[in-house]
Amino acid sequence: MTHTELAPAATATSGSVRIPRPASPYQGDIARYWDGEARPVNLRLGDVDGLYHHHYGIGEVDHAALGDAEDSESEKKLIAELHRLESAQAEYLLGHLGDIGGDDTLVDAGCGRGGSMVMAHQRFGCKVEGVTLSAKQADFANGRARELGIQDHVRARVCNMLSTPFETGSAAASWNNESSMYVDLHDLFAEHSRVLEVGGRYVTITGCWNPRYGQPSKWVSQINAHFECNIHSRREYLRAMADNRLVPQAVVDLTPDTLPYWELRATSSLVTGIEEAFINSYKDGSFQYLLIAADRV
Ligand SMILES: C[S@@+](CC[C@H](N)C(=O)[O-])C[C@H]1O[C@@H](n2cnc3c(N)ncnc32)[C@H](O)[C@@H]1O
Ligand SMILES: CC(C)=CCC/C(C)=C/COP(=O)(O)OP(=O)(O)O
Ligand SMILES: [Mg+2]
Repeated sequence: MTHTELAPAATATSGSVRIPRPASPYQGDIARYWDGEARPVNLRLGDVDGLYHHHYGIGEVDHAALGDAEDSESEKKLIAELHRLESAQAEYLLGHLGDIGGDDTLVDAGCGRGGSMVMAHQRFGCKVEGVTLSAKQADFANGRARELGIQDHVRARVCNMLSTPFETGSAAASWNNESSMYVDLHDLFAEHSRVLEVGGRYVTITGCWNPRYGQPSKWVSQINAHFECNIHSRREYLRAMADNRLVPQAVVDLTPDTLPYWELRATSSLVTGIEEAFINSYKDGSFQYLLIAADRV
């Protein structure tokens, strides 16, 4: 099936969202991937409190919150703990957005099912605009916003993050939470730089390969194949930011903070098979989990 056959018109509709034609065959693949995604490790964690994430966790495991082998609630407790660590990751990202007021607008580039957007609105009271390639995800995120009565403030749309409809200089802050490995970084940061006001803040949490290791390891290649993504190097992030008026204000290596999440997840019934690649690549130094917060100058 060709790209054109997939999306014959410039736009189509699904639920509440308009679907523009994918900008490339690859973006069509990614849209299909996320439209079809329904892994229990994501849905059952989201069911804990209605915040649905597609990113990983950070922080120490609270062993007291976990049940022992005889505890009939142990699986439920483990799921709640993994979810707590994923929400802690999003809070950590939001904590780097700076001083955000209720009148500000934030942009979530690659917003998934919208968990981070809801958290951002709850924290700052501001508007949050999200974009995803997946109509299913955008519908889901908008459905959650309606259920929470915050649809005037939190909105997801189907849109390419490299070419957004947002006005130049209109966002006080923007972010990518584990979504920058699907795009060219120069194109991505050019668009964030355009949308951000001067003095605005850009934040990413991402997995990147470590130039000190040499080249992407077999584990990194396995992660790329698993998710159909293209993990960039740390060097590429910093270079592409520098080329687009984004000046790093904080670079935090979160690798030691995410390992407990992975080691706990590897013991759960919700494993997906990718746990070993994350654990091994973090341990052999070929892969790093980074937060980069940058000022738009
Ligand atoms: C791993 S999920 C992360 C979702 C969300 N940031 C979170 O933390 O839950 C990756 C997201 O990136 C989005 N994405 C990938 N390439 C994109 C593009 N070119 N434009 C918009 N969204 C994109 C996918 O649709 C998906 O929602
Ligand atoms: C850090 C890196 C390289 C991330 C790649 C992007 C990605 C797929 C993130 C998690 O999504 P998910 O929550 O849907 O994945 P899973 O089903 O494994 O929990
Ligand atoms: Mg997940």
